[in-house]
Amino acid sequence: MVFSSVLGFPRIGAHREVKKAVEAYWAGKLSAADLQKAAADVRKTSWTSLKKHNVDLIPSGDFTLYDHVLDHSAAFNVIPKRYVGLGLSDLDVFFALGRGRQADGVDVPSCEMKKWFDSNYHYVVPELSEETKFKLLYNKALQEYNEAKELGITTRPVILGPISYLVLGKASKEASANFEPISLLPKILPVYKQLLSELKAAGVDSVQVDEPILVLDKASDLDKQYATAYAELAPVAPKIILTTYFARLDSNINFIAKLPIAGLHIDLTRAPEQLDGVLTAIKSTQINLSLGVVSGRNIWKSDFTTAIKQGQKAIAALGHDRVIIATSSSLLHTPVTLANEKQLTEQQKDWFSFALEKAEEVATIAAILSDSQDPQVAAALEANRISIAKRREFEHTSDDAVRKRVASITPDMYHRKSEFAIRKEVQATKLQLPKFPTTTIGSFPQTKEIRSARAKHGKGDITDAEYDEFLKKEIETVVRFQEKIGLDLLVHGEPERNDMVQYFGEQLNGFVFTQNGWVQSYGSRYVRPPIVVSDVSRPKPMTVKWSSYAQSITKNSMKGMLTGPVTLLNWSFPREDVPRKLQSQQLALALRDEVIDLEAAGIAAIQVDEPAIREGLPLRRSDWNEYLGWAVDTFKLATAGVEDGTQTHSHFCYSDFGDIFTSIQRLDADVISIEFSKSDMKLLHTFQQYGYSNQIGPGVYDIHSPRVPGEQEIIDRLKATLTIIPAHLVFVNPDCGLKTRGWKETETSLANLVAAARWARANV
Ligand code: MET
Ligand SMILES: [Zn+2]
Repeated sequence: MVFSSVLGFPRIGAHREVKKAVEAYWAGKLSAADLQKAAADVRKTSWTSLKKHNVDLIPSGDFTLYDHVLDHSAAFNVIPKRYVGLGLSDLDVFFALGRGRQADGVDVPSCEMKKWFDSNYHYVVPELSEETKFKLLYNKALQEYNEAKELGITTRPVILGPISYLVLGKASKEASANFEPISLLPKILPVYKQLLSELKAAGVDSVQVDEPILVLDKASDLDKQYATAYAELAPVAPKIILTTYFARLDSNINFIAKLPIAGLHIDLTRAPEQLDGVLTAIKSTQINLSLGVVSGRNIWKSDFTTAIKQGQKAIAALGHDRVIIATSSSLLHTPVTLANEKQLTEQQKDWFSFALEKAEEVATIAAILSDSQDPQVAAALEANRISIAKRREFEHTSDDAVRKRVASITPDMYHRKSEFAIRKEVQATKLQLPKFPTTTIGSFPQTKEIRSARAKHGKGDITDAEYDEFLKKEIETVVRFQEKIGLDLLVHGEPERNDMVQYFGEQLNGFVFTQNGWVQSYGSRYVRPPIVVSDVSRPKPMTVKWSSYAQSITKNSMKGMLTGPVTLLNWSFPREDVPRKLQSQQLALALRDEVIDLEAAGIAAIQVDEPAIREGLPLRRSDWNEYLGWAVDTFKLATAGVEDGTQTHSHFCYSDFGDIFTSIQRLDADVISIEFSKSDMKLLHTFQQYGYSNQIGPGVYDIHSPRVPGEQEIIDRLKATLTIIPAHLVFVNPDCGLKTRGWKETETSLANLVAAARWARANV
């Protein structure tokens, strides 16, 4: 019998219940007990619906109120000193780690967040040092396992494995210079042993231990650590199912196959080619194989034929009882259910599968492979065949004009007319910015009023003209505010944008939108990624009206604001029938027209945000060049069409720049702004070492928290920056847009930022 399994489920609730509860708790409007109750309700709904869909192995312990890596840190006592002794409850310490806290005399910034592999999910980075004293403060996996059990549902607990946990962490400030987090393995293993043996004692049959770093190149040096760790854990643990996802194991399978594990999970949607090698490697072992055949990362209905073929191949090698059919990864990267989509056409609905539908898919595929005689299963197989055939037919229709335009891109379209040094002079005359120009990243607070006006406009409660008037007023407020506090290069504030990707997707041909397709990005921030379904083009200008209005009411230079092609693609659900490169080129051509239109409308600075460029990097280094090649090229294609006097900006946040320095230089933006407030000076040293030559604004404070940075704090940051980056290249700006912030903190923070820049002008 082939079992079905889901590796993890969205933890936000079908109607964003968790966001609502968490934010109400933060606002003091919901008690801790009621927050936990809301969370338990969401878990209950997830478990019961997975069970209803006949999933055999249902996950527990994967739920979180903020981030699952943070859950491990909090439970393992990995709590940096600055959060200890503040008189906060455990729950408030947990949230303080995730989002900082500034209230009642407590003032702590949040911990660093990083992208979870190549996804748009962010995890809170564990801070580790020789001083770290691991201790199991509570056993979350066990608690949730018991909670499900009381509901009559047997689950498989999910935990993040010890080696991935350590490798995803970073050395804290207290750590000595050559400290490596992995050196803590002997110290963390007792905690894992305790956790796992408690699960075993509670009657847990198998436990899902996620070791996603096994798909990274660096895991190949960790074979000994894996051998030691799992040899210690296996004897005291329930059956261990070691889970890997997002890429291929390559040669790491050689040491994995020798581990004392009961099962191994591999991702066959991202790396179908690894199946043969893995089968050969584990054939003569006892290891069961969990096949990730249903994508946890995209929303297209699975093609059962492919999945069945893969399943049959595995069964032929291992036998029915050693094969599990699973989602490729946790489904946290997909929306909860298609059932709440009322605006998609029937044709569109038939193309997609969200988390719940995917759960049904794994159950059906497993049933087919178990030779089920159930007529419903046969009907589901036939229905899938028909749906897939229809989608293939649709995919064959292409927009010839768009395809032709891509085919006729010429090399000169990738290059600015002159080199940076020349452009810098022309722009200095044109923009007249002072030394240490101050600017922001684009968005200003998305207030309740803005959101409610947008909602009203969406429902037709206010007319287009009324909404336009409202937005103009907002823009005016933001412009006047910036003038008042003395910012130099202004922005219009992006009040018209629901989201930096959705806004563009809605105006481009080729995208489809959901009503409830929310996916967690970090903490209580969820996004609703658009879906690319066909060739992309721009029917008409998208932002020119707003930017030129903003420019018309001020003497300062206005910076136009666009989302770059790579980010539009990486933060959407892409097509799977054509390469990402082609989709990115189509987006770039659409944006190129927009950039040129903005320039023609008198906008002298244009920022094309690419915060997601790093996260699209393939996980295996051997695949990097191909991606970086087209990613950089398409950014240039979007931006290089302007005259020398137009200053192009780009913005990156959450980037591990280490990997992409040369590519950042190759983008040849006149100015880049980077997330830097939470990383250390090493980052800037590296920019310098790589000889970064264009202008740069290292974010001087962290906007992801409501905390207000003091003027002196910003001056210190600037001073440190100036020991590394030449003064004439430095811009002063926050580290990202202000849309998630309130006006109060924005006002004080930006005033401090301007004061710091003035200090620098006078003293440097
Ligand atoms: C995640 S990057 C955000 C950039 C965008 N221009 C903003 O200010 O919101
Ligand atoms: Zn940003």
